[in-house]
Amino acid sequence: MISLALPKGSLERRALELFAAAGLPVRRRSERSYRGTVDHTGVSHVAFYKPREIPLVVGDGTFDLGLTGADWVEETGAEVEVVESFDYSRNTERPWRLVLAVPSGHPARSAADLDDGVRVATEYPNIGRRFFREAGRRAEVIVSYGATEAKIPELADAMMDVVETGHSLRQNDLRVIETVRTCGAQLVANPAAYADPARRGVIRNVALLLRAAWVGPAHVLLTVRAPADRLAEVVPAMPGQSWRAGPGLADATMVVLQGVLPRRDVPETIDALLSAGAVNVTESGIGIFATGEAG
Ligand SMILES: Nc1ncnc2c1ncn2[C@@H]1O[C@H](COP(=O)(O)OP(=O)(O)OP(=O)(O)O)[C@@H](O)[C@H]1O
Ligand SMILES: O=P(O)(O)OC[C@H]1O[C@H](OP(=O)(O)OP(=O)(O)O)[C@H](O)[C@@H]1O
Repeated sequence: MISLALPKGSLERRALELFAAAGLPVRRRSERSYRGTVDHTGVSHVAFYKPREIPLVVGDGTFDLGLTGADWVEETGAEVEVVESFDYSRNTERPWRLVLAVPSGHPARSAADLDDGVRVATEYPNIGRRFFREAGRRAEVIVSYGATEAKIPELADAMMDVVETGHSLRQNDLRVIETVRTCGAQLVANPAAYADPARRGVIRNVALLLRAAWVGPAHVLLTVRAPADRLAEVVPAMPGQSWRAGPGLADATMVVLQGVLPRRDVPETIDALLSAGAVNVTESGIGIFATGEAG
């Protein structure tokens, strides 16, 4: 049996939707109840924690498995195994970004243009300090506990914060000068639990169900017919996860390729494939897309 920590707050609704879509509905007395169960014989109990705390309580073994944000996995430096990643945010089907932003009227175009000693407000002091060290700039990192945009101009000259739709930046007259990280939700496991065959089995099983629920609706399979003598142009336009399905049936000068890609990338990928010389492209839905260790 494994214990599970789920995110309260920004990532909560999407986490519950994902578990429900995977056939693992989370049951609890009410939205204010932070304890629950999930319909899986291998999961003993569920608790709701803030995403920033989840890597820590999974890393120290309080919980075997947790769902949190990639930003907090990095910021806490917790020792966890990342089992799966899901690129959705609070409101959208896309990853979110951790960005460095300055007031709209500020002349800086990148971190290199900021003065030494620039005051940067952030909820992510470790990522912030690392970023400026690697950028070769000296910055004073001011720890923020939320509403980070408000810290400018009194407490800070710039900020490093989460951006999803960009609405908060626009409402506070701020402008992005660097994307520091692109982040998604991550399913993380305690290393000892992941090394234990019984608990690893349950963790892999939960991960596979979640992945199927996530990949199915959000991804598609493209089947592409292209002349063999245009392959050099067509192959670079194929999605990252692609393979050669075989030669054409009626016409051996044709090659059939297949690839899996996010549904949102379909229009531009089809345009690129047809421009590169593909004869036709078929889109179809997929269920599970599991990748083994060799893949
Ligand atoms: N649009 C968004 N706004 C804020 N956080 C987001 C958004 N999309 C994804 N996230 C992620 O959700 C998680 C929020 O974690 P946190 O521990 O700060 O709890 P929270 O109470 O949900 O956050 P907050 O209330 O400060 O937005 C982080 O991993 C964050 O990067
Ligand atoms: O790009 P957007 O879609 O506007 O989303 C990003 C904003 O949402 C979050 O704030 P939240 O409302 O969680 O409050 P907080 O600033 O107190 O964390 C985050 O800190 C940004 O301010």
